[in-house]
Parts: sequence; C-alpha cells; structure tokens
Amino acid sequence: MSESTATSTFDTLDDLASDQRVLVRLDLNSPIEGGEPQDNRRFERHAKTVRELAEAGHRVVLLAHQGRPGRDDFVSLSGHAEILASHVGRDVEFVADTYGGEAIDAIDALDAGEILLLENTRMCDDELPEEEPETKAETEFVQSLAPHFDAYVNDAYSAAHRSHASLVGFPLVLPSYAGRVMETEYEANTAIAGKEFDGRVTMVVGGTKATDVIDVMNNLGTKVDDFLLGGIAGELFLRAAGHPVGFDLDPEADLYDSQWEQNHEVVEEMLDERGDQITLATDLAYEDDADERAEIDVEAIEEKDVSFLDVGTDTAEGYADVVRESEAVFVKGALGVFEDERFSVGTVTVLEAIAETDCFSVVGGGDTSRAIEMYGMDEADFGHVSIAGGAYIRALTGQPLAGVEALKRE
Ligand SMILES: Nc1ncnc2c1ncn2[C@@H]1O[C@H](COP(=O)(O)OP(=O)(O)O)[C@@H](O)[C@H]1O
Ligand SMILES: O=C(OP(=O)(O)O)[C@H](O)COP(=O)(O)O
Repeated sequence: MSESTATSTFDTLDDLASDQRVLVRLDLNSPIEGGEPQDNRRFERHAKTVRELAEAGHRVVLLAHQGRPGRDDFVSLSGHAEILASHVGRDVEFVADTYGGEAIDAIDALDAGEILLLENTRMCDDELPEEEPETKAETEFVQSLAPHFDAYVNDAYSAAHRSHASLVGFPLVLPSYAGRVMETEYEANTAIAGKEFDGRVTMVVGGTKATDVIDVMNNLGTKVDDFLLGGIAGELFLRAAGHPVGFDLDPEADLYDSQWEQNHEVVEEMLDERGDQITLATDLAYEDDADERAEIDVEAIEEKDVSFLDVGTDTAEGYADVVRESEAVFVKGALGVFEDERFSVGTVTVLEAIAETDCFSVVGGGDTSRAIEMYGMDEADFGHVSIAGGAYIRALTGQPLAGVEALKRE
C-alpha cells in the first residue's frame, strides 16, 4: 500500500515512543451560548486522539483556545474540559492557568494515562500576535512549558492557518507529531491541490461567504471541471449574467451588495473566460404569501421582489446528476438556507447524491456539514467531513498553513 500524503509529510502518533509527557494542541473553539460552550464535532473528533494517547499510557496535557479577546465568546475552558471528558470516557482535569506555577505544578503531578487541560491559550499575551515560528519559540509561554514535555502533538488542523505560539512555537523546540485529526484533515483537504483525479472533479459552492468561495473558484480553474453554484455567490453570478437578482432588498442585511462591489469584476471575467465550467441555477425558491416554498424559473424573474432562499428543484436534480458522474466532489457552503426545512432541497439533494455515489468527497464548512446530521445522513457515506472553516478554504487553494508547515518533518 502506498504511503499516505500525511504520513509522508509528518511524524504521527505511530512514531511516538512509549511513556511520554505529551503536550497536545487541540481546536475546541466552539459556539458559546449563555457563557457555556456547546458540544460539537470538534470535541468528538479530538477525543479520539486524546483517548489513544491516554490509553497508551502517556501523560497528556492539552492546549486549546476559545474565541477572541474582547468578544463574548472569549471564555475559560473549564466547560470544555467537561464536554471533552464525556467524549473521551476518562476524566479531563482542568487548571485555570496557561503556563504559570499552578499550571506547571498540575503538569508535573500527572500520572501515566491522566489528562489535563490548560486554560484558554489566548489568555496568555504571547499566544496571539501573528509572528514567525522562531519568534514564537522564544516566548516565555513556550520556553516555560517545553521543558516539562518530551513531545508536542498538533491536532488543531482547523486553527493551523494562524501563526500563534501554541501552533508554531513548540515544533521548533520539541519533537513534534501530527495527531489523528491533523492527519485526516490534511490528507483530505489538500487532495484537490495535490491529487490527480482521472474522472470529473466537481465543486459545489454556496453559503454566505461569497468572497471566500469566489477566491477559491478563481484559484481552482485548472483543478475543477464543474462548479455548481448556489447561495449568495450563485446569485452574484446570476446578476453578472444579466438577471435581476443578487442584490440586497433590505440594505441593512448586507449579504449581496458589498460582496458584489468587491467581486463583480472577477465574477464577470470568470463568466466570460470560463463560463462553460460554471453552472448556475435555472430556478430559485422563495417564501410565498402563504409562507410556503414557491419556485420560479430564473428566466421568468423580471424584478427581484422576494429573497431567494434556495436553488429550485430542477436545479438541485441537475446538480445531483453531475455529482453522480463525478470522481471527486468538494463542497464549500450550502446551496440554500437548509436550517429551514422548506429551503433545504438544494443542499440535501446534492449531499444525498454524494452519499450515494462512490466518489472521493470532502464536505467543508461548519454550517454546511451540520446539514448532514440535521437531515439524518450518515457521515460514514462521505469521504471526509471537515471540522475546519478558514483552514479548509486555504487548503483548497493550495495556500500553506503556518501550523502545518511548522509541523512538517524536516
Ligand atoms: N440564498 C441564501 N440566502 C441566505 N443564506 C443562505 C443562502 N444560501 C445559503 N445560506 C446560508 O449559508 C450558510 C452557510 O454558509 P457559510 O457560512 O458560507 O458556509 P460554511 O459555514 O459551511 O462555511 C447556511 O447557514 C445557510 O443558511
Ligand atoms: O474556529 C476556527 O476557525 P473557523 O471558524 O474558520 O473554522 C479556528 O479555531 C480559528 O479561530 P480564529 O478564527 O478565531 O483564529
């Protein structure tokens, strides 16, 4: 069997010696409601790495961040420790200190197989400024913790686009390994940039972050055969093609107009030069006066007087046919407001087609991947469901991620 991209790039947990004191960077950054973290896929995924390390008898110390200073989601990790423990099936001790005496005492007191989570790394001044790994490696944070460990494991693929101390500093001073999440995310998310596919490569593009996905489309012209569009980007392309959609009915909403200003030249150029790669909706769905889903052919729209919340059924079925003929399918962003069942047709039809088709598939983006569980699909029917947002976008376009670069085997 040929070596995977990840194992040829990093040392992994398979290379770790026994009985190690291991410092592990996770990404437990989560939605916060009422000051409390909400359980999500990140806990479940990282729990596998943590459990494997603890069951092997290592002393396991965890680093993670939550939110950004000054925002409501910038909270302590004490609640995260409880959620993580429920997924790992073992106690996860928590200490409200990042690298001071209290943290060091708790680290040094650990026995084999025990797990300790340190406080939110972003509460430490050395963590955040984006600086070179060499600078980060010299910080007090890294220099104080490193002597208490034998090894560093980075499992935080979804935070790896940040050049922060806990991500790029430790690999310079400790033997470093990729965790299981890092391995699988790296493997799947770099596939479009690094793998050769013989058959059709399709990318399904939607959601609200049109600027991001337009950038991805612009960069992947030679890798992708068909882009299937929905969401806000889809309407911006329809606007560029001369249809009266893709602008804000309520300027306060600011979903379309500023993204149009920012991107219309590149959208027009893409349609001109690579129009045959780009498939746009032929019908759209909206809420009618009776609060029901209604659909209209794009050609019949003379004036935008309703918000379009999904691609139409004909469009969805056409997209599903393309998916069924594809060898690889990458998804970024939902085709409609799937959280409302009436407007889930586009997203669910396409995801179900991917699940039924024996293709290489990656579904990325926190919101979009939620549709899989919301509509009862089985995650195992997808090649990979990413827990990364910003890092996934960058990986798709082949941009290096600071945390990944720092971790690569020399
Ligand atoms: N036509 C639309 N109008 C408003 N919101 C939309 C539309 N189509 C999709 N969305 C929203 O896009 C969100 C996902 O967008 P985005 O944040 O870009 O993707 P992800 O979180 O997967 O990276 C969904 O929550 C969905 O409700
Ligand atoms: O949740 C994260 O990013 P994502 O929402 O783009 O997946 C990461 O934890 C990075 O967090 P940051 O964007 O505050 O640096």
